[in-house]
Amino acid sequence: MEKPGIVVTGVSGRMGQMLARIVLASDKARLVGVTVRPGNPWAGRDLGEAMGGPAIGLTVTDDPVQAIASAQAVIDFTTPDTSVAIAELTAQARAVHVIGTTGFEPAHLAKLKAAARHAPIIRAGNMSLGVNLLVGLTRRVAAALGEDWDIEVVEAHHNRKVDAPSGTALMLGEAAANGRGHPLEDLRTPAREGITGARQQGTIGFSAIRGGDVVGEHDVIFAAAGERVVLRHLATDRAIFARGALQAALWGQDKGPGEYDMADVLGL
Ligand SMILES: NC(=O)C1=CN([C@@H]2O[C@H](COP(=O)(O)OP(=O)(O)OC[C@H]3O[C@@H](n4cnc5c(N)ncnc54)[C@H](OP(=O)(O)O)[C@@H]3O)[C@@H](O)[C@H]2O)C=CC1
Ligand SMILES: O=C(O)C1=N[C@H](C(=O)O)C[C@H](O)C1
Repeated sequence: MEKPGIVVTGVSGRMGQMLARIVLASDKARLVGVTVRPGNPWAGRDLGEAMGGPAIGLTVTDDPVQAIASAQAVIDFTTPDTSVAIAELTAQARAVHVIGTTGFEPAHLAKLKAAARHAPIIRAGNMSLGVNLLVGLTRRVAAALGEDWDIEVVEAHHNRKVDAPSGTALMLGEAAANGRGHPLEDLRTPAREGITGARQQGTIGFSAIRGGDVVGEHDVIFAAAGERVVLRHLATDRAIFARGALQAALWGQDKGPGEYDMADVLGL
């Protein structure tokens, strides 16, 4: 069977470049297209040269329609608006859409749900094995500990990150809330500033640190009188996200339309 052809969107970005390298190095997939935002200086250039190496014979395009038409999967770590637009194209092409983008609003998510009626969408705020294992652990610990254990999610990222809390923090918060038998919206407390009053028991708080080149760090803190349990994931290399995304693209090849996540891909 021919190796699936993969398109990477937003290839000039931090994750776009990492994804291109991981797909090019894979013996299970072919990199058949790479896109950038219209107006990006990489458009029309050879990908290898744009990334600072020798030419590889693949031209960067700002035309996602043409790139996606012949692809079996699209790996997309861009922006919420871009991912929604790409989902309409993958739905038409019946291609697997792997979405790592974070920062979606409910209106975006409704559009992704509609697109998933036509082709598989695999979306996760974090595609690493470690974080997806931590999600399960968080659910179990939250279920085991009573409401006298306060739950706080603390995350740190590089100074270019545009959304907060991170997608990963929201996955972990959702898992903690689910462990306590609630959706996250029921328990999430707004960001604190000023005279907030004392902490309301049973709520889940989020704190975000932004600085330097931190790839991604997440703590789920369970704090009670006299003791704390801290579950931690430290990412030091973006390759962990790119490898997970490629695994998802390959896993999705024989799946029908619908919405999936990394727990489905990893069998967790
Ligand atoms: N799920 C996961 O495991 C992970 C998720 N992420 C998420 O992935 C996203 C990207 O992160 P990161 O790579 O650090 O961000 P970057 O800003 O480095 O990359 C985003 C890229 O998307 C491009 N882009 C914007 N609009 C379009 C468009 N219309 N068509 C094509 N490309 C477009 C940008 O181009 P330009 O610069 O020209 O605007 C940029 O190159 C974020 O939401 C982040 O949170 C990150 C790591 C892991
Ligand atoms: O923007 C990033 O860099 C990252 N984003 C994801 C998130 O929002 O959780 C995943 C990872 O932490 C890196």
